[in-house]
Amino acid sequence: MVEKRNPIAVQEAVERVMQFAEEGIQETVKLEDSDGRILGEDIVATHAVPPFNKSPYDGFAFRAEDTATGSQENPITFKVTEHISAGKVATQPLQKGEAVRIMTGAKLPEEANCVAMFEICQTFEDQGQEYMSIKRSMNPGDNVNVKGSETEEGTKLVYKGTSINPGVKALLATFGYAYVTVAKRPKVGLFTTGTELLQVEDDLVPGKIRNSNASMVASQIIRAGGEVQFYGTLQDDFATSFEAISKALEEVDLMITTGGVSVGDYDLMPDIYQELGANVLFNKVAMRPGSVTTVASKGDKLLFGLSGNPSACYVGFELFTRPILRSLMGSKQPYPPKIKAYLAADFPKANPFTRFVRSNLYYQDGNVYIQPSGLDKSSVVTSLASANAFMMLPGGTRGYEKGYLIDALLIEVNEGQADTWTF
Ligand SMILES: Nc1nc2c(c(=O)[nH]1)N[C@H]1C(S)=C(S)[C@@H](COP(=O)(O)OP(=O)(O)OC[C@H]3O[C@@H](n4cnc5c(N)ncnc54)[C@H](O)[C@@H]3O)O[C@H]1N2
Ligand code: MOO
Ligand SMILES: [Mg+2]
Repeated sequence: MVEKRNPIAVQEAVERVMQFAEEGIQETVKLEDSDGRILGEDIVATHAVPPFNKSPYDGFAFRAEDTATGSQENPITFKVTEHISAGKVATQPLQKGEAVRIMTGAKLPEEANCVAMFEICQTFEDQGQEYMSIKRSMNPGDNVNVKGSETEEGTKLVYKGTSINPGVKALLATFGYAYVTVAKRPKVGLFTTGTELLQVEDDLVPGKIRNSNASMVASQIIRAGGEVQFYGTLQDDFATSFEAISKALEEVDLMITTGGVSVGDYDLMPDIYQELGANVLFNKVAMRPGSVTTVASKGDKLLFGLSGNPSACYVGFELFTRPILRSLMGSKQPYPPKIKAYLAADFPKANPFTRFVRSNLYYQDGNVYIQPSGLDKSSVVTSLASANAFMMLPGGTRGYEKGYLIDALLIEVNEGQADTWTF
């Protein structure tokens, strides 16, 4: 008699896994290697920005008071004492009636408090001396990027748990963070199982297929930010599989296996968990595909028994493995975001269980549409290439018509949502 498994709800399964979420281990990486990593420290402004009063234009800097009587009829003339390009500073104090020729980004002389753009100034030379005149008055502060006007020293600008994007990198560079504290990438062990599996370079022979899960799951791990440790393919043999998995488990933060979790004669994962003394969190989820997805814990480590069927394997990873991986990586928003999209084609299939349809989500005329990216079957591999989302169709529904607004889960983005999904 085949064992009877008790299906649990998807949300409950996700929550059981996420009870193992913990603060990831920190490490320091070079700024240039920090893309996509998650900050393990708050980023604080180590100085004011701008750090000095700065010219926003190419023009002349002087004391605004000197132009108090300036007008069309009464141009004010300044003696131009020096040229200041960006990166240079004034070499002498600015006296009344004097101006400096200044370029965008250069530091104003201490005594100057305004900048006039070249476009409103006339220049001339007299006996080898350079002069500038202006036919208007200026106010103190005109055209000055004042020290600290963007941010003051000590301001917290980005918080721990934020993903490092180009803008965050610009800030890190601005404030001298040549090295950044980030959460370590979890090391994810991966075994594929099945005597039927050939390697990618092998020719097909009767009864066998090439291993696609190894490449697919490795890529999913990388997309989520983890580090892949691929241990190869296990034949459907208990002793060698047990030995290999128990040894490898000691070297990784999480373990993934694909295949062998159902009730077949050569589905060995249930026995392997038992022999390991692992605690099975669940071995049946009320969903399609991936209903046989099994997760077990051994100490503080999780073992993900993903289905062998490619689509079920793919979905199992995104729903159960990815959020905990993101959370170990330091993310405070580890769940793929759920949004609403218009169904672009009828989906007549009834949904006795919550269904996650591999789908293509696209934008048209300012709206978001979604449609299946291929055959909706657990064993299908061809629907995954153009899948960038899952339709989430609740259990107990009878199918949907085109134009219906449905829930969709985005799987190509890493900045997710803070809370698990509700259905
Ligand atoms: N009597 C029952 N049979 C099955 C049940 C059930 O409840 N009762 N569940 C079905 C469901 S649902 C699924 S999903 C599959 C799950 O199978 P396993 O996780 O045990 O996986 P395998 O048996 O090892 O393989 C299934 C299928 O996937 C192919 N496969 C496996 N590994 C790979 C790989 N690395 N790359 C590509 N394809 C792979 C394998 O050849 C099989 O075709 O069980 C149903 N059966
Ligand atoms: O676990 Mo199976 O994928 O439901 O088809
Ligand atoms: Mg099987």
